[in-house]
Amino acid sequence: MGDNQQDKMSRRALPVAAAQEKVISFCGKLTSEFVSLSEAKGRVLAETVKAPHPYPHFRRSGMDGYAIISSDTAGCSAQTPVHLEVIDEIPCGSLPSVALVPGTAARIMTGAKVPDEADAVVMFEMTEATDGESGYYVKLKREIAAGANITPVGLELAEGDVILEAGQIISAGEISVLATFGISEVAVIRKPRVAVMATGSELLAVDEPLQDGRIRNSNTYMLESQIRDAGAEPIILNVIADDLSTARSRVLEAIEEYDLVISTGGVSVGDFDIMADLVLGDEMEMLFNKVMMRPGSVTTAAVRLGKLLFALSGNPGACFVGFELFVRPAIARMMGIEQPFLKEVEAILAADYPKINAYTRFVRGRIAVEGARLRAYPAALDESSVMITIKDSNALLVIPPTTEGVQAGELIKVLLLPGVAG
Ligand SMILES: Nc1nc2c(c(=O)[nH]1)N[C@H]1C(S)=C(S)[C@@H](COP(=O)(O)OP(=O)(O)OC[C@H]3O[C@@H](n4cnc5c(N)ncnc54)[C@H](O)[C@@H]3O)O[C@H]1N2
Ligand code: MOO
Ligand SMILES: [Mg+2]
Repeated sequence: MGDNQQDKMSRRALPVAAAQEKVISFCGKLTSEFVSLSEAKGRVLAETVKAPHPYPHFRRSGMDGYAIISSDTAGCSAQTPVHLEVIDEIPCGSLPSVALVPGTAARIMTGAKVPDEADAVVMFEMTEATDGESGYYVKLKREIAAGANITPVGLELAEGDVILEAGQIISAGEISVLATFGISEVAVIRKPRVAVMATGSELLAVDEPLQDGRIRNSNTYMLESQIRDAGAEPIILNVIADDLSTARSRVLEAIEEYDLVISTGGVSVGDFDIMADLVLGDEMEMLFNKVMMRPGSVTTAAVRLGKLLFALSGNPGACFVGFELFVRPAIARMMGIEQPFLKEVEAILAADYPKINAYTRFVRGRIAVEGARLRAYPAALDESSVMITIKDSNALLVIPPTTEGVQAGELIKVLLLPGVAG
């Protein structure tokens, strides 16, 4: 056994939180760019946005009806109705054309500007239109309170109010606000460009026929989807055979070119685990090459030129979990998101989890709302090498180190996986 093998095997395992902290400390916020509103969904706001005007910016009718001076209805009842002369018609988008005086009303539509002299709108259904000697009148049979059916200026926002904070992820509600305030182009953090490089001489392209002893490269496409879901731009690089010098030159090139590089495979203690050797070389500053977790204990991170390389395990389950615990938060922080980690909740473990382990386990599974409770169902197969249960999972169940397993009914922590359907 060479020195190399010895170095690869003598690893110091970091607790997950310490490893996450190390990674995050290397994630600076990227620069910003402008995108149109139609492209803004899912992007992260780069600047705080303040209301350039109040909203609404004019007194708006909330109903189709009549704008009136409410004091005209004092003492009004079915027995003593009031008749107001209708002297104006105000469709939406038009302005009042005459000033109201006591005893008059304006026919007005929902969303139209209320005449300055009016202080209430009464809906059509509460009125009767009548023809009088000199024109057309509206008959009211009850008192109307001042303010009725008028949306005041600035009800939703005053001028200068902070509408959206920098770091906010833009969704339908934010887009509606920006459009309302005439912000057609919005400053967002540019998408991190994340390169994916699979390693392994056994890997076939997805469109190649199966060969004995070889498998198709699924991790690249899984990671591409996770990267996109995290808000970054994936770049798929050629697969690298298990050759250290090729891997070294390709990784160094990729680090120059992209904001972040992910490799998958070759990170354990095997003879051809080239990524494990690579991070021990002089070109990289290794942050860690073992984490107290399963799957993904061999998850490795290194830095060069201030940029991160994540060498994730080749085992699909470990690769998936490594991305969610380390890469997704790194991407989130590069995009200026303050709290970059998976959201944590507490849930009742729905089935016994008998496996013992010295490290914390992040078990794929499903979380379900049952009545007022959250229950967490571990996947039947959760080994690091298992691929099939990734698709059935919407959460990672956190099973702390245990010598006797965890019983159904116990309260556990659960990390919610974004980007997967309920
Ligand atoms: N003697 C020891 N052996 C192993 C240990 C150990 O501690 N001592 N750790 C085991 C654990 S835990 C894991 S996890 C794996 C990690 O393996 P690597 O990260 O080195 O990955 P590979 O050896 O390249 O591949 C493992 C497995 O995954 C398949 N694979 C690789 N790339 C892909 C891909 N792109 N798409 C789909 N599947 C992929 C590969 O064919 C292997 O089956 O090591 C254990 N061994
Ligand atoms: O690194 Mo392995 O995934 O711990 O199980
Ligand atoms: Mg290996």
